[in-house]
Amino acid sequence: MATLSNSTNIFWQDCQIGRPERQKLLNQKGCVVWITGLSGSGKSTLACSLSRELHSRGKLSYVLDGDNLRRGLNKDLGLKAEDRTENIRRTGEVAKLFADAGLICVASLISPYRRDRDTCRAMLPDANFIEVFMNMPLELCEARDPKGLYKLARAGKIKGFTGIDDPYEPPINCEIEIKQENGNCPTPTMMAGQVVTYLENKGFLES
Ligand SMILES: Nc1ncnc2c1ncn2[C@@H]1O[C@H](COP(=O)(O)OS(=O)(=O)O)[C@@H](OP(=O)(O)O)[C@H]1O
Ligand SMILES: Nc1ncnc2c1ncn2[C@@H]1O[C@H](COP(=O)(O)OP(=O)(O)O)[C@@H](O)[C@H]1O
Repeated sequence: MATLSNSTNIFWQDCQIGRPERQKLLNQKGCVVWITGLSGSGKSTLACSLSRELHSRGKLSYVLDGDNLRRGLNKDLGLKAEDRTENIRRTGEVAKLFADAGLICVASLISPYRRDRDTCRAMLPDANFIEVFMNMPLELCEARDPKGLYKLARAGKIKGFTGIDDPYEPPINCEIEIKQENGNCPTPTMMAGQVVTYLENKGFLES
């Protein structure tokens, strides 16, 4: 792996057009909506539904989906703990750039370790990192199993699968929790609505 933080004699380069100007142009405030949860908990579904809802309101967002990033930027990384940490760090840095561009960046990754998520939070002013916890029971995720991965993990054909033989550390102080009500999962539109209401109340949908 490349050596990190190895640069010397490097100076920050500022431009006249900065984040405030971009935010004004877009009439919104840049931020990161970080969706974390088990495989099959609905992260990608929420990310897409949220992006669609924001688009319909004339707000610019961009989705960074773990699965998709692993085909390009993060294709050199696997699923062992140190690779997940690097996966999340890189994604956090990219999300930070998108937020600086003035976009509502929606990152959707399992991001199972609390410390890695907190590292991303620390990259941004605190209010600009909005952690969304998909608090869905393992049994539900496993019953969904859209990719058949839980089945393979239970059969011992995938080792270190989150929730089975690799840990998932739930957030302690997340901004938004999506959970079942009376045993029912909210619809994708309802889940997106919960996040949009938060963004609206915190002033992110105006400049
Ligand atoms: N061992 C193991 N554990 C968990 N998940 C696994 C594993 N192997 C492959 N997959 C598939 O990879 C997707 C996880 O990618 P992420 O980048 O979100 O993972 S992480 O944040 O780095 O932990 C994850 O995507 P989602 O199902 O969308 O969550 C899985 O489809
Ligand atoms: N709110 C929901 N209601 C019903 N089904 C859902 C909901 N959210 C996700 N699903 C379904 O659950 C499965 C896993 O969702 P997905 O978004 O791919 O999860 P993740 O990205 O966390 O792995 C998919 O088949 C999806 O259609």
